[in-house]
Amino acid sequence: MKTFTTIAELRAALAEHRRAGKTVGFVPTMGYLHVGHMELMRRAREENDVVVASIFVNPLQFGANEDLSKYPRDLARDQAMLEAGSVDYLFAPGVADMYPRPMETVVDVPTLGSELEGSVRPGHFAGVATVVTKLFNIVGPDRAYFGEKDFQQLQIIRRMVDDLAQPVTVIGVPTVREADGLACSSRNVYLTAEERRAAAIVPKALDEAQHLVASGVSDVVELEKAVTEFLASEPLAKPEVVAVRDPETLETIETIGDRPVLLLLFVRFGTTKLLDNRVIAPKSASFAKVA
Ligand SMILES: Nc1ncnc2c1ncn2[C@@H]1O[C@H](COP(=O)(O)OP(=O)(O)OP(=O)(O)O)[C@@H](O)[C@H]1O
Ligand SMILES: CC(C)(CO)[C@@H](O)C(=O)[O-]
Ligand code: BAL
Repeated sequence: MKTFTTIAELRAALAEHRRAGKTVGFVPTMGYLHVGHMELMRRAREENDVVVASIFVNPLQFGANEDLSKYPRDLARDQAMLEAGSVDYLFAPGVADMYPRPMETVVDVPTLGSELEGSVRPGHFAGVATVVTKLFNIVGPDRAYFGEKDFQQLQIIRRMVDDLAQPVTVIGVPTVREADGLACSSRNVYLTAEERRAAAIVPKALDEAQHLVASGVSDVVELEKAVTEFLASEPLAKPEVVAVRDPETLETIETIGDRPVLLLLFVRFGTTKLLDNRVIAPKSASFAKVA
């Protein structure tokens, strides 16, 4: 695997492949890789001739009081993992490579981006849409891979690509989980041992919601309240967003009918915020509750 830090070097390397008619798969990340990221790499490897990963902790998507400076970083470890995952190129620019001067241009998807996680992280999704557009322009991928764990991000990127006719196919990859069901996330390392044990309540709350829907709960306010109470049964869990929405538009809904619904959770443990979600198909009667 070759690592490049400048846009020009990466473009030069990829131009040769493009001339030879090779397809390029791209996996953007903020690094501190885990098995969830490696599943995205595996899919990209399976479906493309050339695989490019990026590691860039993007300042544009962090609020003033967020964890930009303490975001976990370990480039050598990440490089070894990517090498083992047969990734061809790593693009790991510094902030000055990506933003040699303050960005004047912003890509915003304001309605989808102000909902849910956007309501507690104002400006976050404009920072994501802007950097992803710039990364797409640098890499020129045929396919780009994003995790369903960041469901709102995935839908915003899908909408952005569609609205702007960006020439890339966006592929969503199912969430990879730890043994107790907690979604793998770089930020899990912030959790204390006690918080880490408590965090297992998050996937259990998704199971609980699915169980409630299967047993006939169709009122969204009732379901959101029940899930919030379920989460609050764990004293260390502070639910910030518990929302049932339309999976595509993220619009609010009142009643669960025949169509699948998205349940999105944003739960704080101490200073660490964890995201999770599930698309619940109301008619899936065969669901067995996980103890
Ligand atoms: N558990 C997971 N399963 C599948 N994809 C994942 C998982 N965790 C992250 N991803 C995806 O990897 C890509 C890069 O994400 P990122 O580097 O922010 O990792 P992260 O673990 O989500 O970090 P953070 O803890 O900061 O949210 C995103 O598309 C994200 O959705
Ligand atoms: C897509 C992304 C790499 C943009 O910085 C980031 O938001 C992430 O890691 O999910
Ligand atoms: N995983 C999404 C990137 C972020 O939280 O900033």
